[in-house]
Amino acid sequence: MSDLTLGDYQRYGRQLILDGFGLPAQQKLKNASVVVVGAGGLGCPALQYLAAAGVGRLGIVDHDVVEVSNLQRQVLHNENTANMGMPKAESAALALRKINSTIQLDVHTAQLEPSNARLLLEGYDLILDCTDNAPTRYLLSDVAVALGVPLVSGAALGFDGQLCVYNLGVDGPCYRCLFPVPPTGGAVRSCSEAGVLGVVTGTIGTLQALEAIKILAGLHEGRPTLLLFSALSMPPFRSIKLRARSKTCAACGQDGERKGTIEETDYVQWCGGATPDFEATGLVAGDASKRVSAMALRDALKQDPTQARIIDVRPRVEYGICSLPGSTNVPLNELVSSPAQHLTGSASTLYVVCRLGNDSQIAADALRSVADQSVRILDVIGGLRSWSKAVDPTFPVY
Ligand SMILES: Nc1ncnc2c1ncn2[C@@H]1O[C@H](COP(=O)(O)OP(=O)(O)OP(=O)(O)O)[C@@H](O)[C@H]1O
Repeated sequence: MSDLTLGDYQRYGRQLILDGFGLPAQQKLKNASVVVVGAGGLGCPALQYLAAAGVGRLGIVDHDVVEVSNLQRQVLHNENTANMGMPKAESAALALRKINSTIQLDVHTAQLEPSNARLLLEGYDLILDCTDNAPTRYLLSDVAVALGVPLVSGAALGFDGQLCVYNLGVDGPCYRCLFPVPPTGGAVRSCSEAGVLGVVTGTIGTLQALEAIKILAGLHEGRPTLLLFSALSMPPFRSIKLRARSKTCAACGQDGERKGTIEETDYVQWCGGATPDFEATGLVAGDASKRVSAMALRDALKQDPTQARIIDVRPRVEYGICSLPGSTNVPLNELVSSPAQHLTGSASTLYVVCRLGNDSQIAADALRSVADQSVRILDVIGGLRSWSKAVDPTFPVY
């Protein structure tokens, strides 16, 4: 017996008449619950379609607030919520209520951590991983295994994306079956470092919603597959058939050896620690003799610009967006492959900058390894982001 209202028939009519979907699938969606972790580039389109399709209960988990730089791809947020610095979970809920006021929304402005993960995620039929970092991916996978629910996982960076449903059915692999150990530090870049096209996150997030709807409506074929998307290729999709659950997987394998409970696991440390986020405080992290604040660079340039040479190690495309006057662009990979070649000039101090202050440390170390005592090599803490905050507010932030 259907509990669809007259309004539901009208609202969902275009999918109700689909052969193979019909009333039974709509009824399943209405009774279903999905929790979406991350209301960013992937989460926004996913939530939008899940709400529009009539999934009865949607949980939204995100600890972050909306910023203007999110609007290029995080399509549920808007200029008002960005200017207010509204929590993303609330901003997303605000938009979703306008799309579909008949569904239940659970808003959680919280960071998913080992201590709260079970509490936040249990009771839902399915989890969507719309986050952007390895510790949360492993945590989500472990919790999905523990709760016995499918995990629809998406990822997007640059022009590329990935989609996979983990823990599906009785023997679907989990994230750890595919990636038993996390990638090492330098191999992982975020959207804020590497950039991303909004349509790419839109495509993957939409596909996450599609997979979720198929699973909930009983239309999923159940074959574990990793889908790879490359926006600059035609056709842009490739798929890889995955093996069933690994027997030796530490999380889901029958012979696997789990070390400690989820609550006891330090996922951040296991994934190589958090990326330092140096701000424009002038505080020196690490070896003070090797690093300077943006303000110190400004003072040095004022004092004697002939004694300060600036090497900017950002990619050429970023250098083309904005740069410090008098700086030279040597992208990090070029500099690291032949550092001696870039130790030219008569300045006594060489300042190395990048966007956020991470790549410049690698570049400065490479230069020091081949330099003699006549030149001091310093990297600028917080990079050009700090320059913009602490020295020149008219310098573009991107
Ligand atoms: N452990 C977590 N708990 C809750 N939300 C998380 C967690 N990890 C990541 N997220 C959220 O996942 C979303 C990822 O989306 P996305 O990368 O598009 O956004 P962003 O972090 O704002 O982007 P940018 O890198 O440009 O600042 C973010 O909103 C982030 O706050």
